[in-house]
This record gives sequence, C-alpha cells and structure tokens, in this order.
Amino acid sequence: MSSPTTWPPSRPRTTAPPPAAYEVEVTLADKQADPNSPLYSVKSFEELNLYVVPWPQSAPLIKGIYEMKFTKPSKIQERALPLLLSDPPKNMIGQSQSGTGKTAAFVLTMLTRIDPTVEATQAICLAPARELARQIMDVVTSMGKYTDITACFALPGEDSTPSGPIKAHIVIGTPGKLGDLMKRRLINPSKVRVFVLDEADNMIDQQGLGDQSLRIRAMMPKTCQIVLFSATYAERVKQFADRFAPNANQISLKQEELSVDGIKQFFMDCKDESHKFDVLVALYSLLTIGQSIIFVKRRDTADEIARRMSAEGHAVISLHGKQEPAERDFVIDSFRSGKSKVLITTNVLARGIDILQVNMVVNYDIPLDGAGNPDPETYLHRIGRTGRFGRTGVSINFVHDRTSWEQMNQIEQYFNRPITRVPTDDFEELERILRKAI
Ligand SMILES: Nc1ncnc2c1ncn2[C@@H]1O[C@H](COP(=O)(O)OP(=O)(O)OP(=O)(O)O)[C@@H](O)[C@H]1O
Repeated sequence: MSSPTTWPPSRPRTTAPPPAAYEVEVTLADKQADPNSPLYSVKSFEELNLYVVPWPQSAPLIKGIYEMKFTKPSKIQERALPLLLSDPPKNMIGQSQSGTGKTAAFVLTMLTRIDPTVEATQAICLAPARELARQIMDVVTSMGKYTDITACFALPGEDSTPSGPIKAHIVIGTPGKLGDLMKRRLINPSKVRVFVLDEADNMIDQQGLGDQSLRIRAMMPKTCQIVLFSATYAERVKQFADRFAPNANQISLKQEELSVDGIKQFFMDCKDESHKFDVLVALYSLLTIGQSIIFVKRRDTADEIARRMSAEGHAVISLHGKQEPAERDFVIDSFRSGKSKVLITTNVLARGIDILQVNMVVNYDIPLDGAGNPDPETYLHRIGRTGRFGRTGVSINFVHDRTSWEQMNQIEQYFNRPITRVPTDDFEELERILRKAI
C-alpha cells in the first residue's frame, strides 16, 4: 500500500434479493445448525434489526453480506449485532473464539452507523498489524460494495501521508500512524460515531499498544460508541477494558470455552534446539499439507529458517516487523493467494489473520510474554490461524528441553485441552495422525 486509498466514488445502489442458501457448503450449514457450535444462530441477518437504523443503507448492506456467501449470522454476530446497533448507541466489549466472525460484526456496525451524505470521518478502526488492517479493509470493501461509503488506510509506508485532510467515512489503521495523522490534524475526529479496536486486549494492554490507543481514545467525541473485540481478555486487561469502554454491553466466554474444537493440538519432543530444525524439514518433506504457518520467537530466526528451508528445496516465505511495508504486503499477498504454501513469522501475525486454507500451525518456539512466562493468549491466537469458521486444523508445538515442555504444559492446563504427543521418528505414523485430524 503506497498511499491511502479510497473506494471508487460511485457505486450502484440496488436492493435485489439475496442469493439462495443452497450456495453454502453443507458442512458449514451443519455447524451453523448445531446449538453447541459458536457458529450457531437462530436468526437471519434480516432479523437482526439492521433495518431499524435511520439511514437507507441497510438493504445494500444485506446484499453485500449475501454476496460474501454469509447466509446466516454466527453466534457472536447474532448476539452482538442487536446490541451494537441499538439506539442510543452503547459501548461493547465482545469476545468469541478465533475464526467465528467478529470482523463482520464490527464492520457491519461501522457501515450501519455512517451517514454517507456527510463527507467526514465517522468510524475509526484500529488493528495491531498492517496485514490485519488490510484484511479488515477487504471486509469493509466487500460488505460495503453497494453503499456510497468510502474508506482509507492509516498505515506506515512510502507516500502514506495524505496531502490534505482525510475525508473518508472510515479510517482503518495501526495506532502509531493513525495517532500521528490525528496529531497533525489530518484526521478530524469530531464526527466519529464508532471507534473500534480489533484484538482489543492487545490494543489496550500497557504491555502492548495501550498507550497509543489511549491517546487516540482521548481525542474521540464523548458520544462516540466504543467497540472492543477479541478472542481473549487476560485478567490484567479486563479492568482496562471496562475503563476504556465504560458501561459497555459485554459478551464474554469462560476459560474452558475459548478453544476451538476443530483444532487438534499436538507436540513433538525434539532432542535439542538444532534437532527442531531437522524435525521441521522432515515434517515438510513428508507432508503435503495445504498451507501452514510456522511461528518463531525472533525475526532473525524467521529469516534463518526460511533461508535454510529454501536451501533444502521448500517453498517458504517469511514475514516480520523488520521488513519494509511493501515487502510485508508482497509476502502476505503471496501467501494469501496460495503462491507460497509455508509462512514463517513472529507474533506480528499471531492475531486475526484469516486464510481459510491454513490447516497447520507450528509453534516452533512456545509463545512467551515479555517476562519470559508462557503466554496462553498468544498461543490461542496463533493456533487460531487454522480451524477458521468451523474448519478443521492441527497445531504442532515443538519442545526441546524441560523448560519448553513445562511452558507448554502450563498452556495445556490453562485451557484444559489435551496436547497430544506425536512421534519425531515415525513419519508414517505422524502422517496418519495428522491426516485423521485435518
Ligand atoms: N456469517 C458468516 N457466514 C459464513 N462465513 C462467515 C460468517 N461470518 C464470518 N465468516 C467467515 O469466517 C471467517 C472468520 O471470520 P473472522 O476473521 O471475522 O473471525 P474472528 O472471529 O475475527 O477471528 P480472530 O479472533 O482470529 O480474529 C472469515 O473467513 C469470514 O469471512
């Protein structure tokens, strides 16, 4: 992304009926009919009060939604949307498992609350990484296809500073750049009705992007609706969330409900650090798994593994925060399109990224927090890059000594879901186990 982009100014307005439900895969329909599934709902999108809004864009929005092949809301959409769209607007602290459709819930809220006849920024959405901001923009563009609403980025990169004030209805960005544009008065917050924080726990946590988000929050109008969404809210951030979004409607999950059933969790017991690499190469030599993401702790490890695996003949690509924005865009686009099958990355991509073909996640390094303790929230987000919206997937953790084994055990206990050992020396057996799980 070289400069902030706005949508094409003119869009056809139409209220044609939605496509028929038979276009959706049967397996997904089954999941959405199961009352125990986080995808379950009893209502249709039409029944979610979307028509109650005072502007005439509900019908084009419904058309956009059906064109995305969403025939029914998921559980979080069904529960959150009536609360999000109620009048007068109320703040929201929302939680649901990874890959269950939180993005559509907050995007629909932004699109619904915008008056397209007013040429001013009316919704701001913050995300922790540029790749996620770009993905949210894709959802805004698809869902808003039949409206006249405009959107633009606030992301770092060459020529990314607009020459004049931003007029787009929706601005989506990362806190650093967005805060900078607000400070320079290139974004005027006075008409903002909705302020969304995706991956909100990370965005308000003092150990994350908290300071920057707070500064932006302070510039929002008093009447602005604050919307926080995430799959996780660690205890330490819950009270920040209450202060950040006071008197909010809350949708929360119990700790034991956080894991996604479709993701089977495994571990491989490696002899030492260097054996991890041998096991990784062997894993990829034997398995032709769809697409996968390998998470490592450090940026240089990501590059090093990518280099060594490429030398062994594997088509891998790496992405991390040290790369230039243009390179990051190239890498994620290549992975998203399926040109690259294996992505090696750091926690920069642990959250939110939605690529349905990813059916394996490898934790080459167990995720740790800043103090070196196991980080269950990051673990959950990482493995949640697979098993999206009712699909199946596997995660494999590499442990190589007592410390890493204990760290993984603590994570296992935290979620109370088994992480099963798979062999490092019998790849036929390994392949059988993984194939059964996917
Ligand atoms: N109602 C729906 N019907 C069918 N598919 C849907 C529906 N809502 C969302 N999806 C699809 O489900 C996938 C996951 O959605 P999304 O990325 O919003 O998940 P999320 O809850 O934000 O996950 P994470 O916590 O990882 O950020 C996307 O591919 C999205 O297009």
